[in-house]
Amino acid sequence: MSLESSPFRLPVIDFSKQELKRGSSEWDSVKHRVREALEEYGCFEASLDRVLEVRKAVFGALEELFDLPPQTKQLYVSDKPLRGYKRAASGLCEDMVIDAANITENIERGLTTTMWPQGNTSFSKTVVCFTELASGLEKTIRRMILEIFGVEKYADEMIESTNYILKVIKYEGSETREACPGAHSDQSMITLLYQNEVNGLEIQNKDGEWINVNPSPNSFIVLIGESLNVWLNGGLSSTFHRVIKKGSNTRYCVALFTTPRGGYQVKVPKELVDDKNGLLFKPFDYEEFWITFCTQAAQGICGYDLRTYCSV
Ligand SMILES: O=C(O)CCC(=O)C(=O)O
Ligand SMILES: [Fe+2]
Repeated sequence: MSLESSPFRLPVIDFSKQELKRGSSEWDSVKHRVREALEEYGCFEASLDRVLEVRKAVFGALEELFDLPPQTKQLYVSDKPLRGYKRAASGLCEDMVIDAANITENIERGLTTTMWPQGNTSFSKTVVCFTELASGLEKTIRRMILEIFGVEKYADEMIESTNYILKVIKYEGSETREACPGAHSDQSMITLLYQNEVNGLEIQNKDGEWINVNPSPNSFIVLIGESLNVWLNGGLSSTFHRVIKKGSNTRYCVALFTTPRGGYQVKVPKELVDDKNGLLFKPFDYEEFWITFCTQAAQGICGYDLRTYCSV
């Protein structure tokens, strides 16, 4: 069931305070709200006023990128499956995925100079600025979640072994109602979504109802991915979501997926396993999983995910 024009608003948690220092009372109160939001909805809106400074430039850069001729966009390829340029068969959405997007050189060398051989410094600068803001916010949120589960001693190691994957997406305006992407959970640790003023994202609540998401211009939508669910031994369900775009306006969205870096063995912390809560998942390497995941997807096998891959 879809709630067509639900007045529903996800909990909005403010991360704008400069003095949000670990251990401060401010930190603890924000963490408390994160805990409540995750228990109740499995996701929330994180507001960060600084993102307003780059908002116009970000969506201007996306427009400039997707306005390039199709043959130019197709030049953007990646050595990793599903991480180059992709256009849905319906033509209604297209995206580009940048691996290790926290490293300026990767954006410059991988994407910018392929799209604009003559260079486009302002495009690279905008993307880097955005990734820095979003990844900083994601680290704060991840630390808080680890604290909530009493396993914060692993935070530094986990954050150091993170791959920051940036996906820029354009949804064409259309009068047809089509789910693109269809209902799914992300395989990431955490996903942060930042969109223009055109809505379309829906999340599924505990009762199985689809809720329209209507974020403020200074808000990121925070979704839990399967990698975090597995790492927490099933402690946090991943957020089931889909995009249903309707209407003639173009929707742009930037997604930052944090995933474990390839070559790093992700293991459930021993603190989260006891007689009552047996070990649910075997250690895994995310990039090895990703290859299997893409192979299954290419064969049209639905529902295959990280939990299936590493279930004991
Ligand atoms: O565009 C959005 O809001 C969400 C996109 C999404 O769910 C994805 O790319 O995994
Ligand atoms: Fe997603």
